[in-house]
Amino acid sequence: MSHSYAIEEQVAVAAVRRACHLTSSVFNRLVKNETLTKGDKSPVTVGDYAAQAVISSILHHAFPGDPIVGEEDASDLRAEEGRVLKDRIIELANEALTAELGLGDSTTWGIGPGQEKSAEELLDAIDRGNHPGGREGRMWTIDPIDGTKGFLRGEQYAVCLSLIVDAKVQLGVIGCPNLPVDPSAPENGTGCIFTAVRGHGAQQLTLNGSNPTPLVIPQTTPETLNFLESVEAAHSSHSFNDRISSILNITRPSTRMDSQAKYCCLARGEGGAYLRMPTGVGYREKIWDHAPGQVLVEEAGGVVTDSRGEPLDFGLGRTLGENFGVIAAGKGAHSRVLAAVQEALNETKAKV
Ligand SMILES: Nc1ncnc2c1ncn2[C@@H]1O[C@H](COP(=O)(O)OS(=O)(=O)O)[C@@H](OP(=O)(O)O)[C@H]1O
Ligand SMILES: [Mg+2]
Ligand SMILES: [Mg+2]
Ligand SMILES: [Mg+2]
Repeated sequence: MSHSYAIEEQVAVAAVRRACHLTSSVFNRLVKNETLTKGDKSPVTVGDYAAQAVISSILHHAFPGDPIVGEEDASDLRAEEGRVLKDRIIELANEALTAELGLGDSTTWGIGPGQEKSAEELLDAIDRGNHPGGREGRMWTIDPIDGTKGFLRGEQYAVCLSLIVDAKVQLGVIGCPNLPVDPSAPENGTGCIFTAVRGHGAQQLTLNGSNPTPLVIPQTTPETLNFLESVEAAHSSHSFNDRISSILNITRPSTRMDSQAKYCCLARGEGGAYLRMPTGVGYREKIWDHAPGQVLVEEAGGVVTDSRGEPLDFGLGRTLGENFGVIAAGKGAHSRVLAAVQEALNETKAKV
């Protein structure tokens, strides 16, 4: 790790590891009243809040001046009705911050087992994720549980962290506790961390931070390519993906998977293309849902654009602005998918 973000990468991997430890251990103990429905009708669990508290606390210790754009905020927990939930979140966050995780633990940078924190300190840590984003300076993005619906189903979800500098993603770290380490031998166990630093490649580690394996997206043909797509039809258009599959003579059915685990699978050669077209409800994509995935796929040799072929703009604030969808794929596949997407969009326009 001899690049200029070596310390950031070490801290980010350690923070994601601690958060993954928390989310996988809370899953089996989750009870009914530990999930809330947010204003936009999406779920949030004690795991999401506690994982954001853990990551934000570790970042604050190592880089106190860095702003954070985090998905969750603590306002529902500060209200009297949120007290039971809050107590549980504080307990979980402190468990994760003080746990002995072995390999990779270190007393430097505050990433090793630390001291317990007060409720106020942890709520403040969650709320430090309120930065509005923007075009200038350093900022971190945290999605403490991406794919909360997948997490609740016991399927794929991801703990996602990125460092953006002057609107460019420089570092991405994604933890996937339920993803098989070796896709060709899923029975050999799950739990991976993916990490990428701009200009320095992408790699997969085990959940304990060992066995770094470089990632390079292989070439694909219509027979070996298929789409990775969201599970929820409301999050991206399944029918549009089917149309593109038929234009490109793709014969393998799409793989549905929650979270940025889709970007991780793409980066290690599973699938071949991630296509996420808007469903037309005016939803704006959030930067924390794409920033680490973008640098990971680009560093594995792939390309990430919107449906116009433009790069995603991480300098617009907490969202990516007007939603033109996302196309991520290896280099050759990306140009074929982009051409097919534009053909399909033109057909639709011609019909109106
Ligand atoms: N309407 C709409 N359109 C597009 N995207 C939306 C929408 N609503 C929510 N979200 C965001 O989708 C994130 C999960 O995306 P996924 O690809 O994992 O979806 S799915 O779980 O596979 O269905 C999910 O991330 P998490 O909240 O972290 O789970 C949301 O940020
Ligand atoms: Mg959410
Ligand atoms: Mg998300
Ligand atoms: Mg989330």
